[in-house]
Amino acid sequence: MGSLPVPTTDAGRAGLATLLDRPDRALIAADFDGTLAPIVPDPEQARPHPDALPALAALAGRVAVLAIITGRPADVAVRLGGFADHPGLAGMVVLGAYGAERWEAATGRLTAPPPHAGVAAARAELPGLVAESGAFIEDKGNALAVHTRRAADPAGAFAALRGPVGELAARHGLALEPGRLVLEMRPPGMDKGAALTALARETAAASVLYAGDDLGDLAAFGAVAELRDSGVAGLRVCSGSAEVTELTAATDLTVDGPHGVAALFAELAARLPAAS
Ligand SMILES: O=P(O)(O)OC[C@H]1O[C@H](O[C@H]2O[C@H](CO)[C@@H](O)[C@H](O)[C@H]2O)[C@H](O)[C@@H](O)[C@@H]1O
Repeated sequence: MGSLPVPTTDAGRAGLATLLDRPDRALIAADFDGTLAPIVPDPEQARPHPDALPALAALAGRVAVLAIITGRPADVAVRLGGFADHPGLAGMVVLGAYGAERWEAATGRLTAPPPHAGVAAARAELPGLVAESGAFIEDKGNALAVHTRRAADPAGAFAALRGPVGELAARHGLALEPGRLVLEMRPPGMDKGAALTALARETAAASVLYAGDDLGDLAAFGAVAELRDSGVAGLRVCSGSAEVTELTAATDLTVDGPHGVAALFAELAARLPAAS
């Protein structure tokens, strides 16, 4: 067994203590890209860190609920993550599209809302808007993501496109979700915070750990803080990177990217008894 990192806040240390004391009432949730899977230039090539699935599987038998909450469509996260094929993850829940979609390993059942008409309208206009910017479009079905990571000047292209993409989103009743060199247009009305809170309530969690790396995870970190106010212990873990520096103040513990998240999960599992 290695060492378990110590959260920097009192509330985070209390959250960790409750998780270790009552794992049978613990909910552990993680974002996918940048948290379980290292960031890569092509979103289709993203895969969990080699240590991530073994660590998740070790936790799965030891805590009450294990969930992924991601901006990806749930079926895409399941495919890229290899979650359906892993025998140790039979109880996992994947909340996709920022919580609007749900997949459960136990049944293989996927639920998703009907398509938002604004996405089809934005889809028709978007190629003209991003032409010559070096950005590429990831069509997620019920959401559209404009990626600038592969542009000659990624940060410059992101800054130049932020206004026009935001205007297009607003015109079609969509929410703009900025992330790591990505501008996403998606149906409004759901975020990772609402998704995490609903799952915590549904499962009567006594503690919630959430790990994330990007601006879209701020809502989940906010939800953990609110849950703490209502008596549910919480630990907010930042999957740290040089690319996103805004999360430190909103979290209790920073680890070194997906490798650090997997190591943390493995250390937690090593301290918890296997469920009988
Ligand atoms: O909620 P998440 O699971 O973190 O998903 C958020 C977005 O992640 C993906 O984009 C990010 O990862 C890509 C692959 O590493 C990277 O190329 C890109 O620059 C990142 O922003 C995904 O492609 C998006 O659809 C998600 O919304």
